[in-house]
Amino acid sequence: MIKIAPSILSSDFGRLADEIKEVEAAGADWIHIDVMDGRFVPNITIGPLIVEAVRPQTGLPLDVHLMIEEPDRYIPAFARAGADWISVHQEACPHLDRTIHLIKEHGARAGVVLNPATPAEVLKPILPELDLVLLMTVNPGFGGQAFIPRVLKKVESIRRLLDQEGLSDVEVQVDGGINPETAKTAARAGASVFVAGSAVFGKEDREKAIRSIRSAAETGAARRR
Ligand SMILES: O=C(CO)[C@H](O)[C@H](O)COP(=O)(O)O
Ligand SMILES: [Fe+2]
Repeated sequence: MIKIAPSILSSDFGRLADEIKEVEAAGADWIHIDVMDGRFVPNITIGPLIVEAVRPQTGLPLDVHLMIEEPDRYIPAFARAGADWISVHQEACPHLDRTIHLIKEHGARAGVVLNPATPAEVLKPILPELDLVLLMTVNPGFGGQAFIPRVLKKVESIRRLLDQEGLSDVEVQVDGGINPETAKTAARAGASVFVAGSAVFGKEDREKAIRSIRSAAETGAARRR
């Protein structure tokens, strides 16, 4: 099943609650929240206080993408704030197995993120523990960047590894530069969750924006071999 997760990074933070309600009414499946610390990535965004403030504004799952060093220090706070999904970068986790268990112990579903230059194979030993794999299709840190087509091969590899291990229910998420065109190619490669910041919040008609991404992704998924 295709899921569309608008990223609030591209929303108007002065009207955050209204922006979230608008994309919920427009058909979003999840709300994607980009947490940046100015160390792992060169930008600073959101902390647990904002997640806590967002929680009562929507019934949709909150999908928290941690682009931070030492995520173990903050996972409990994000889970308490209401995160349903918490994803950490493999590149920031020397003890990834421990970090994944920490997320689950705090009642959230666990995801691991790979930067564009990190190979799929690093996740092989931990795949059975995961609920989601997020493949960055831009270098993390900013919205509005161009999709890196080279990552499509990695989407295919991860989907193949999951299918081989009987883990077809694990979500494969793509994030960065997603629009109807790139969503179609990513779905064809095996992606199931599509994060879109500027392609949703940058448009006047959010319902049309979400519908276009979803229908393109469905077309791509139908062509999967
Ligand atoms: O994780 C991210 C950036 O690091 C964002 O989720 C992503 O960039 C969304 O923005 P856009 O769809 O405009 O590329
Ligand atoms: Fe993100």
